[in-house]
Amino acid sequence: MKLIRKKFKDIIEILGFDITHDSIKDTPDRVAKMYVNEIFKGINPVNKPKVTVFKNEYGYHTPLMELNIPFTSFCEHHFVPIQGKANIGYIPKDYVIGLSKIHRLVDFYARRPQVQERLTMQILQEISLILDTEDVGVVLKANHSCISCRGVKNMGSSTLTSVFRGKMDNDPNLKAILLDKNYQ
Ligand SMILES: Nc1nc2c(ncn2[C@@H]2O[C@H](COP(=O)(O)OP(=O)(O)OP(=O)(O)O)[C@@H](O)[C@H]2O)c(=O)[nH]1
Ligand SMILES: [Zn+2]
Repeated sequence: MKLIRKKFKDIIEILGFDITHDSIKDTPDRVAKMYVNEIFKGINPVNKPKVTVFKNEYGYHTPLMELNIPFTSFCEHHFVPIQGKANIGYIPKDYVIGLSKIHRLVDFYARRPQVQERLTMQILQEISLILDTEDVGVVLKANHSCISCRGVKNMGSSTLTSVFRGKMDNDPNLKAILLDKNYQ
């Protein structure tokens, strides 16, 4: 945090701002705290959520879909936000996962400089590992600020990524559920 504070102070000064100004003097500190404790907190493995799983005593072996999970990530090319929603589905074997933990895992992998393809795969791999099942699907639909706020400056487009494994890949109806919800 100390190093980021120092470097960000340099950037502010290079841009020609008065670092002693009342409104800006604490900005290097604010940015350092924001990077480490908030928007890039997923870089630190210590912040990985503790995931609770339960024995599947119910014999539930059909899909569970967690839909419209909001996330904010950051484009690793431009360090500006990627904001979107995730739809995640899996077919339980011996264990089920606490629902909120799916949200926490999405947040953990989002809170670092990312590309959407990697974020999609990291979520898939983590859910698969934790639940010991290959029957997982992950769909992300997001808006990239590097497309809307700069560069081509095209507002309103979105980026859809999806990966389906095992039974989630074999059943077009299951895939359609995860994909369709993202178009709402
Ligand atoms: N595949 C992929 N590309 C991304 C993602 N986020 C941003 N990009 C793209 O990364 C590319 C970086 O391209 P560069 O040519 O190096 O950067 P740039 O000159 O700022 O590009 P422009 O955005 O076209 O102005 C751009 O085309 C971005 O749209 C992502 O999640 N996945
Ligand atoms: Zn970008």
